[in-house]
Amino acid sequence: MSISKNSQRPFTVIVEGNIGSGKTTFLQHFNKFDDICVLAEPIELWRNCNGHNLLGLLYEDRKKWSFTFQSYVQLTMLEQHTKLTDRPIKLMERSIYSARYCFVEKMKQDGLLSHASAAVLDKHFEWVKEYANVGVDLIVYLRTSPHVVYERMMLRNRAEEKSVSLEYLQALHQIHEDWLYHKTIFSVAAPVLVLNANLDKSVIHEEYMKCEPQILNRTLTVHT
Ligand SMILES: Nc1ncnc2c1ncn2[C@@H]1O[C@H](COP(=O)(O)OP(=O)(O)OP(=O)(O)O)[C@@H](O)[C@H]1O
Ligand SMILES: Nc1nc(=O)c2ncn([C@H]3C[C@H](O)[C@@H](CO)O3)c2[nH]1
Repeated sequence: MSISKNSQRPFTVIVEGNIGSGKTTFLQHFNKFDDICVLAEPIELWRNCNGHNLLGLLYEDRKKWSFTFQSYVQLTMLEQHTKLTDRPIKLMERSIYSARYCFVEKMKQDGLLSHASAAVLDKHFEWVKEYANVGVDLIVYLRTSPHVVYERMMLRNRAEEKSVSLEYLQALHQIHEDWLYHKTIFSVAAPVLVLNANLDKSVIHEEYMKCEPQILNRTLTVHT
């Protein structure tokens, strides 16, 4: 399987958003379309890397496990970006870009990565961006408020996330906003479609349907 940049790739859409913003729910909405290869975040790989729950280790001791966890996230996301499909459209939950621009950025802000570790992650990310087939055609940003996603995360009650604080979600929200809404940090790999993902489950599918033309017709016109 070739991961090189010049090999063909499907129309690639990444869905980005804070923890609990509804990305999995968004993917489920699009699962019914035969033209779309839907790739959920490889969280089960992070929970079991040769028997090690790296996600659990990370939230238990961020200082100790940030580099290890991010190294594996970068590999698993590279796998997802380059995974072959005969379907014309690929819809991915998160990406190698949010791993670097949101999560690694937050770790650097919090001093959880040594400069040496951050430098190694950056070298790896820059190589992948330059030489691997990780192009993106459309970004869907599920825009939420930190209080809303905090509520949902607590309700969803994922074992590893018990220690995740509202402050962490607020900081992660701001980084997503600066990257995808204000576009004041980092490059944006493709046009961004912003959805109001605060809407409740009972009406959110109407909001998701707004993306169907852009995704199904593989058009890039983004009406802001
Ligand atoms: N629009 C919504 N209104 C109310 N609850 C929602 C909505 N969307 C998702 N939820 C609930 O919030 C929780 C998180 O949703 P989901 O798993 O889709 O988010 P996510 O972005 O994939 O989360 P993570 O990044 O942690 O994987 C789930 O329990 C889900 O049922
Ligand atoms: N540190 C860190 N880096 C990442 O690249 C990353 N991507 C996702 N996550 C965390 C968020 C949710 O708890 C859980 C599911 O999204 O995994 C990450 N955490």
